[in-house]
Amino acid sequence: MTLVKIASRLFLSLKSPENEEEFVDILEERRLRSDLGHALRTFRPSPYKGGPSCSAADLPKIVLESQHLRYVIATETGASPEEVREEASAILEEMSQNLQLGFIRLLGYIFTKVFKRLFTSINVNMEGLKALQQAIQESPVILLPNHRSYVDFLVISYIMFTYDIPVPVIAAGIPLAGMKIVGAIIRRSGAFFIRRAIGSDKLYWAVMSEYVRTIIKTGFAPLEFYVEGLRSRTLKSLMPKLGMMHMVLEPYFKGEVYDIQLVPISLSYDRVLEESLLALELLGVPKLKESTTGLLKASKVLQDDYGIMHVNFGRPMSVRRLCRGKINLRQYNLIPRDLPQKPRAEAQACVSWLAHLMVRIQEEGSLISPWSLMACLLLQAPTAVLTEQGLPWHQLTEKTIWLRKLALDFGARLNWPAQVPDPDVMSSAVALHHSVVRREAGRVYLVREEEPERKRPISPEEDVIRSAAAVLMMVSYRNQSLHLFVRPALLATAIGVTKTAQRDELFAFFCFLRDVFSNEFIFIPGESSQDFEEACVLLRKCGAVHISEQEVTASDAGLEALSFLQALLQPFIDSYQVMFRFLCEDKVHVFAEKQFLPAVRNLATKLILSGELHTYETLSSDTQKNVLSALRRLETLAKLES
Ligand SMILES: CCCCCCCCCCCCCCCC(=O)SCCNC(=O)CCNC(=O)[C@H](O)C(C)(C)COP(=O)(O)OP(=O)(O)OC[C@H]1O[C@@H](n2cnc3c(N)ncnc32)[C@H](O)[C@@H]1OP(=O)(O)O
Ligand SMILES: O=C(CO)COP(=O)(O)O
Repeated sequence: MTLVKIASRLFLSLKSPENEEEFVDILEERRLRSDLGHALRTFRPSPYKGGPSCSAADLPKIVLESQHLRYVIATETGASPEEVREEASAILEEMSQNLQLGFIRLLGYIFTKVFKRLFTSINVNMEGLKALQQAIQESPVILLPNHRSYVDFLVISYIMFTYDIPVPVIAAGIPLAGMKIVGAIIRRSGAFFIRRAIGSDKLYWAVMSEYVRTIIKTGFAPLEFYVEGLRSRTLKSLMPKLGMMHMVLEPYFKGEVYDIQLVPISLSYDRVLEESLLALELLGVPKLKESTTGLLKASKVLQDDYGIMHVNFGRPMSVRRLCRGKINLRQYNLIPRDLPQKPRAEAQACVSWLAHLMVRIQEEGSLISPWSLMACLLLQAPTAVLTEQGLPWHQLTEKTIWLRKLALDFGARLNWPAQVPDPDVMSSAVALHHSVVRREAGRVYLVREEEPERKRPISPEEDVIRSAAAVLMMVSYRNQSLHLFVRPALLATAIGVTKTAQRDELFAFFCFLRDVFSNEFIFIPGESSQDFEEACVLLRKCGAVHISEQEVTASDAGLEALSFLQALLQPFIDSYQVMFRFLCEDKVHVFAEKQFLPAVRNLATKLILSGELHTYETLSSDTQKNVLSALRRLETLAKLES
């Protein structure tokens, strides 16, 4: 793609405040009218083909009688067909949803109360919602939200119910089914339960894919699933999982439906309910098992304020159009539709491309808060904010205003209220995040959790982990805007490290970094040139570089932007280097992942205590796992079967 094309693509996607889509606060009306009236409202959605051709109870029967499952049952070895059929039937019983409007109304009533308590507003883009309403009448629709909180799926169903749109069925991890009473309620609210790792269980793949296929073919309801596979503990997008994505596309690949519409949804939180739990999990504290008692205990979160939430419904995207030229559908005619097939390489590549594209669109649709920009800057002064020194408030606010301009130059969708004076916007961001920072005597400090009374003094190692918990919470808010800066940051780093202006040399180094960090940030496979061009255009737009046919030269006026961007990537570079050093120095040849994580954590703690390492992100299990995945992808490490 040429520079001109990239520039016009970016220009088109940059939205000025005037043509920014209108968001409507769906809680406003709820604060004025009766909650019960909302729950009992007439619900008249316009579904696909005028209504589903079967009930929730029919679905498992249709699946069990399908040619596909009959074939799998007949050919499964090691047990009699009756036994296999019984097993398939048990899987379906465990999996099936039983969507009922009465339960949606019940939850609608409860969540109106909960949401009004938690959030100042829940802002939804009405144009996106209208487009969804239309798409649902025309094709099977797949909803693809990003996953940051347990609130995600509640709020989406709530919006659909409020706006008379058919309520979705949702793929949920099986542990949720085990919650007393709650499991049964969410099953009746549209959740169908899937195992988190299926591996090579052929019968399970067959039952699950046939169940999903039947929902799509019969137009039972829109189908929602979380392509990232779990809540991102870092608030950064996760590499998409491909199993479910392949299943939902298969009816189109096999010609069973004319088209399917994919709807990426971006949920952006000012403040995430689970913020401290997620940070602790990253430091190795085990996740609390999903349970009803746990849920009740967590009700203390209701006492706090979580600011504004934005839900951006992306425009429905036709799979038919997206896949044109990407996959040869004739191949599917050569094999009977009902024979089970492991996805072929071409299909896998197409599914992977689409899944990455959806995550990128989720990123582009998300709104960046002033607090996220402030977190980027606070983390670039870790020593000041972690010690009594603190960061001067005026320095933070001046730099944040500068960063807002850079973010807007890069096309950010900012959630920065125009009608409120800038200092007030930043002050209220700090007040909202009282669990992370405190402003005192004109300076800003990181808040470390109060230590419970203890008999012995805290050890230096424990103190590092305490600081790390606070830093990782702040890191997650910085991460909400990383997708905006990452491409120019890779180029800024390439310029800083190589000290060359030669475009081809910079491109080679850019690709190297992009490759190493492909598990850390979302890059669409095969689009490294587009990413490089985008980085060039953005750096030129903010005046950081001059660009000619052969050269990319840093400009004096752009040093501030280049050094900010380089500093943004530095914690990742430092963390990866510590782990590479661990693997090389210790001559570790074979190790278990379970040993690797604590061993790296120990090394990083020592380095932090000795002053050699300044980034607490090295302690995060997410970064550690990403390094292992990257090294496996680059074939530097291999996973041995245990
Ligand atoms: C008004 C108010 C209303 C309120 C109303 C409330 C509503 C209340 C609802 C609650 C709702 C909760 C919602 C929670 C939200 C979550 O719980 S999110 C967590 C659950 N969801 C997901 O995980 C979805 C995304 N995950 C996936 O797509 C994963 O791929 C799967 C399907 C789980 C499988 O994972 P996996 O076993 O790790 O498999 P994966 O790595 O994809 O592939 C493994 C192998 O199988 C192969 N394979 C792939 N496809 C196939 C195939 N079809 N056949 C055979 N082999 C295959 C792969 O090629 C791969 O082979 P290798 O490459 O290893 O050789
Ligand atoms: O995704 C889930 C339900 O939202 C549960 O899984 P995690 O707790 O791993 O995010």
